[in-house]
Amino acid sequence: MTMTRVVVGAAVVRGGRLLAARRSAPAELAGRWELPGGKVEAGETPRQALVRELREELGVEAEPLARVPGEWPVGSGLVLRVWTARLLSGEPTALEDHDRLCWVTPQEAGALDWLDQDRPAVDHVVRELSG
Ligand SMILES: Nc1nc2c([nH]c(=O)n2[C@H]2C[C@H](O)[C@@H](COP(=O)(O)OP(=O)(O)OP(=O)(O)O)O2)c(=O)[nH]1
Repeated sequence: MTMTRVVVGAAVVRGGRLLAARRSAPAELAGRWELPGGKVEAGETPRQALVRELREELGVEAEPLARVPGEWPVGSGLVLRVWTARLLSGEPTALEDHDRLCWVTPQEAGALDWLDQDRPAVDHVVRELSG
């Protein structure tokens, strides 16, 4: 039986801007922008995974808000699901997996080199921010 594993991505929004993270590894993804997050571990809900990943990767406490409709294959049995999220405490710092973080306006978000599979979710969030 083939199991699909969920990767959670967080569209963290603050003051009308979206938090974008630039991957530092692996080599084939390094330099592209993504939503912070990672794989859901056994026994976790996706929302719990999202809270854990933001704590580990960015050093912040955050709260998932709404699921962005849809899911996107990421390859090798992984599927990306995205939630909007807000910061509860802390200032995001690139602790692992990323070498740059940026709070982008909707216009700037459109111009970033996102991982292809992130683009639909980013477009959705950008539309909400713009509207
Ligand atoms: N974190 C994250 N990963 C994404 C996004 N879009 C996307 O295609 N991916 C891919 C890249 C990776 O192949 C996979 C997630 O892997 P990861 O390395 O971030 O997961 P993880 O933090 O749980 O790391 P690990 O335990 O496997 O070391 O999903 C995204 O927006 N955020």
